[in-house]
Amino acid sequence: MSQKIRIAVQKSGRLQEQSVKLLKECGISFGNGSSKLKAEADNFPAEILFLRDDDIPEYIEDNVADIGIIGENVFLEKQKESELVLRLGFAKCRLSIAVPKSEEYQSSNWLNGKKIATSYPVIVENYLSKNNIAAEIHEISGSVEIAPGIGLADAVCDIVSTGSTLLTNGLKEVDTVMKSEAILIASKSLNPEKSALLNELVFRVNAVNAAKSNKYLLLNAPNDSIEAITQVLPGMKSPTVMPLKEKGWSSLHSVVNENDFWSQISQLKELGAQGILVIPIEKMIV
Ligand SMILES: Nc1ncnc2c1ncn2[C@@H]1O[C@H](COP(=O)(O)OP(=O)(O)OP(=O)(O)O)[C@@H](O)[C@H]1O
Ligand SMILES: O=P(O)(O)OC[C@H]1O[C@H](OP(=O)(O)OP(=O)(O)O)[C@H](O)[C@@H]1O
Ligand SMILES: [Mg+2]
Repeated sequence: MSQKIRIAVQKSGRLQEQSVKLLKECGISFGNGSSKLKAEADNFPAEILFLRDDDIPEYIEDNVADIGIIGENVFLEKQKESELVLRLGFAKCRLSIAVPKSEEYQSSNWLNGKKIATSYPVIVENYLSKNNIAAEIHEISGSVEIAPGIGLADAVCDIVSTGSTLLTNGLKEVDTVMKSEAILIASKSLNPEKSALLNELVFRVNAVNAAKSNKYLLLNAPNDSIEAITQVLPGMKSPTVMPLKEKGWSSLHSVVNENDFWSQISQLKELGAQGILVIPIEKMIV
């Protein structure tokens, strides 16, 4: 019987929706794990396991799951046998030190002799030893930002995204310990069949993510601008140029990166481009 790759995703929480969405965009179809903790994919040799994110590194080390999607922060904290295969670009956040707003914090030396509440003791320990700071770590599993306000700790190290949780708890962010995003991790001991399935999945994720960061662009341009426009829009190889019915004009098709998009559009307009259409790409294989 051919093997199935076991993919662990978070059962509920910040990573759940986008992890499931990504797998589905990769053409893997399965039922969501609202009550069931395991789902079989209909059209890919895979089983999806819905787990607590903190447990996923251990399940992979123990070969209960083959691959999984977790935050880079959890990957670093757990120090389990597994490898980082791919950064996925969602659940972007940072792990930061925060102290009460009223404190005069000048440098990390402020933390000397203080008590830091966190759910990430291993990462904080590394941060303290790197900065030569002797501080006490108080591990708590949630609602970390409340700790200084109730006299449990002097500072916290927790996840920050918009900063609104810190603000509402009277804290200010003073140092970034690490940046994090969702990552795909895998067991270091996959057999050849499962390795091939992982490679196929990585190929699909890359196609999905490349498509998200690029747009398909169509425009009309006078023929004497085509050379200059090609310099602005190199495309995947070079732009497609097709004659319009109107003499002296062509239609150009190309792919542009989301990051370069707005600056390229203004250059294209200066070069005489008209009727510019920008269309999302569903999958992109480079
Ligand atoms: N505010 C945020 N913005 C962006 N990413 C976040 C945010 N909060 C958490 N994350 C990322 O999502 C991951 C999961 O966060 P979540 O709060 O769902 O975890 P949890 O409470 O530990 O869930 P579980 O019940 O599965 O253990 C975090 O480890 C982090 O990588
Ligand atoms: O900077 P912000 O945008 O405010 O985000 C940071 C908060 O988000 C996460 O908690 P979450 O909202 O997932 O709730 P939780 O405490 O139940 O994990 C994290 O633990 C922080 O508390
Ligand atoms: Mg958790």
